[in-house]
Amino acid sequence: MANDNLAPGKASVSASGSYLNGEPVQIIRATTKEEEEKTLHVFELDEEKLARVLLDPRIQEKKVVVVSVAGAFRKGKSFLLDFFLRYLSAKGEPNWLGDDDSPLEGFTWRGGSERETTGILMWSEPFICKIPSGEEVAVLLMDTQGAFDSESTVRDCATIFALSTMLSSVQVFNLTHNIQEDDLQHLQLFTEYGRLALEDNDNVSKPFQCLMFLVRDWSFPYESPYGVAGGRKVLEKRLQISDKQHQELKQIRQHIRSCFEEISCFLLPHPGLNVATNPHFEGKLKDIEREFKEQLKVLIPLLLDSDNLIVKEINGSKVTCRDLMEYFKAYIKIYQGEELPEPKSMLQATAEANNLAAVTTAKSAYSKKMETVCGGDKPYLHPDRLEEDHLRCRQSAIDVFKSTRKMGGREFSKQYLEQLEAEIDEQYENFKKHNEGKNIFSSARTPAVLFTVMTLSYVMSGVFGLVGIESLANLLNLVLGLFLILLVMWIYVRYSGEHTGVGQHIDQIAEFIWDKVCESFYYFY
Ligand SMILES: Nc1nc2c(ncn2[C@@H]2O[C@H](COP(=O)(O)OP(=O)(O)OP(=O)(O)O)[C@@H](O)[C@H]2O)c(=O)[nH]1
Ligand SMILES: [Mg+2]
Repeated sequence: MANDNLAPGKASVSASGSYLNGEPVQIIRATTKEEEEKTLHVFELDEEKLARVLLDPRIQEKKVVVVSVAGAFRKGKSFLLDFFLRYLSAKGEPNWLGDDDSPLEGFTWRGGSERETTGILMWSEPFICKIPSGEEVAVLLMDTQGAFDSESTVRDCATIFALSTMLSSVQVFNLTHNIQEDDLQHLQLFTEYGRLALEDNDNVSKPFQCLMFLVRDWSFPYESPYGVAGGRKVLEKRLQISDKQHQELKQIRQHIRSCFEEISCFLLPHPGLNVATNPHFEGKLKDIEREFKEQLKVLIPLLLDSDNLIVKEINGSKVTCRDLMEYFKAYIKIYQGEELPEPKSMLQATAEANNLAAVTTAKSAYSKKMETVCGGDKPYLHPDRLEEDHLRCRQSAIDVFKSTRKMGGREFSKQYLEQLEAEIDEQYENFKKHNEGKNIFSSARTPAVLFTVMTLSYVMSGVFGLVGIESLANLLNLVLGLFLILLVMWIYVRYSGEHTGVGQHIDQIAEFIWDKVCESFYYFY
């Protein structure tokens, strides 16, 4: 471990001999929750700690500049931020980098292969700087949990990257060796996750401010020199869009360009083997390569010199520290909620897409086959025969699904097979109803029942009239009239297609009578 953590509220002696005020404060904590035998990762905002920084009376009304460093774990993010702290603490002193023998302090950094920083940290002491307009602004530094460690899910990495991008005015995307295609793919995924959370997602204005690709350990200065000029050359090549390019590559580049108002790149040399491999390295300047220190002297003023500071803007308006507090609260809530879709690993997303496509193909094979058996132009089929055909088509659709090549393995595709079976059974229910509708007798059942009741009422009323039981004869005449009205109404509904609810009620009455008659026949015979 290179540096001791600063005790809360204490100040340590900085490299330049001045005091490094403040300490790193964890404003977003990574926690785990057990829910229904599942372990959920949740990020929580420590409102109290954040309020202590942002609602400090010295800065709460001041516009804010937020510089964040994000990227893969164990790549020197916290280490670099400690040099940012030295620069800001020196307040314009030319020898800000400090003396050769002082250990590097501030955000906790260390050697080794296991992750160090978790959640999001902010330096407790804001730095007040005067920008060229004469206005004083508060500069805040943010250190983030490294992505792609073995304890974080894709969602965790995306959440940290998205949150820090949404809440910073300059996001430093910390990479090693080069800008690779997988770096761009991750950037696309993470920024899309951020864009999704922003309410004002009109896709016209760019949602984020400045992005700097910071390439550490750049080993090809003979191709592109260290610094911003070399960075520009590399960036132009990597983000180039051409007509001949594959659509997938084009889309990634278009997406990244559409997300940030400004994109730059800086190439940093390797800091030397002491920094990278010596377990006793404490961050002393004398152990760091000269070239690296020279480039730090270029990089850091480029980001933090008062002439180059970029004030945080959200939806086109400049944000004060007090406003930023509200944005923190609002954004963390979105990522804690359920409304955002879950970002997935590439394999999982591809496997899901493969399986869903296979479900669609198999389902359409089933309905095509069933159409040839009982489609719109086919006659009524006996229900037993229909079921036989359904089982045959169902099996062949399942065979289609099983024989389609899919990523993710058999166990993964099991749930999609179940989904397919459920959807086929649902379609079968529709085919059954459709087939039933073709049964002439069933569609003629209502008028037949109504007509039969009317005929019986007519005959019986005549009989009762003849034998002199006038009251019963009149009652049956009433029934006759009532059913005549029902029949006329039913015909009107069928003909006009209006008042279908009334039609359904009449069908139900007829069905009820029919069932009762059938039941009594069954009972007697
Ligand atoms: N190769 C190389 N190593 C570096 C560089 N800068 C710092 N390191 C070393 O990288 C190791 C990790 O540094 P940290 O600053 O803790 O890295 P981090 O990215 O914050 O790591 P997490 O907090 O785990 O995400 C330390 O041993 C540093 O000495 C660099 O530019 N190149
Ligand atoms: Mg760190």
